Amino acid sequence: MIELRELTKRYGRTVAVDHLSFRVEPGYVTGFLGPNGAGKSTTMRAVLGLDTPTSGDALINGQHYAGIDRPLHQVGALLDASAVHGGRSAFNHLYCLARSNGIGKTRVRAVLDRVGLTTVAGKRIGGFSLGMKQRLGIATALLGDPGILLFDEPVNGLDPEGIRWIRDLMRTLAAEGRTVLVSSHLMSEMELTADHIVVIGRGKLIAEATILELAERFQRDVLVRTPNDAELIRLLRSAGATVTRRPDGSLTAQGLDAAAIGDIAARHRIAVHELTPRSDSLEDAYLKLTDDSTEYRAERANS
Ligand SMILES: Nc1ncnc2c1ncn2[C@@H]1O[C@H](COP(=O)(O)OP(=O)(O)OP(=O)(O)O)[C@@H](O)[C@H]1O
Repeated sequence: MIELRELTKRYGRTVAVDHLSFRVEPGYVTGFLGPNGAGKSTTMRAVLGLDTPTSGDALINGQHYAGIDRPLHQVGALLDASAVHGGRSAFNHLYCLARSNGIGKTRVRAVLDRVGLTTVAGKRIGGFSLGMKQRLGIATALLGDPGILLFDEPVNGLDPEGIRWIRDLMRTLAAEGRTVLVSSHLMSEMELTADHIVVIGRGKLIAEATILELAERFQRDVLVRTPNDAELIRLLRSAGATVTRRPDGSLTAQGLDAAAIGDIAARHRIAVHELTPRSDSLEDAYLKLTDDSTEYRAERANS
């Protein structure tokens, strides 16, 4: 498990992370979302002991990174896939790291196989595409077979096949019981990958929820079709709902959920032909959540 307790990191006058607290549990993919500059990378670096918090704690299984005995076996990370020595082969790159951590060649071959780089293991990294470097970075993270994995924007710049591969891998790693934290600024990507979502903006926690909870929280209205609309409109309005009639004859109701609307209709023996709760897309929900915390934004077309 990863746990942040009131984590704060300042760079001079910039507050990159501001009293941030949340937990990342094993067995799930947790999406870590926020606009550019929200503090995602800083938070991940603090977890990995690469940045010293100004105050608060970033803990891995209850310990600070610096206090962990054999860190590679507890936590693996992909931060910047391009930060590798181009002159070495993929095998040698991994083997150097493995040897200094008491890990053997068999494990190096196993991780190369898992990320699909076996056939290019002897090739120089300098000639690798971004997707291959990304796979190598993931092989590095997996080297010590850690229970906790952090991936910072792993799909950035990848083609659709590479994106799908990473998505499947994250889900498999979580299904194996690992803790998987993956940062992104795209809700559309996280919607397909993550079970839980943590949203931050300007270093602060904005939302922490499952994908399902987020959809419910951003429920827009309920679409209703009935042959007896005049009567149902009257009843729903007197129950406190805001009801609008649409050009196609259907109704939309806000302020009551589908169950309440169905119950009112049943009590008054009104036939209902459709009752559909409608939510904002998660992308819209995310944009609403982070609206106040976006560093830079384009002028709106209609402003
Ligand atoms: N080493 C540093 N020195 C000074 N300021 C920094 C440093 N690292 C990050 N910051 C600032 O801290 C804030 C958070 O940055 P961070 O990189 O953690 O955000 P992020 O959510 O990962 O953004 P992105 O999605 O753009 O990568 C930003 O305002 C950034 O400019």
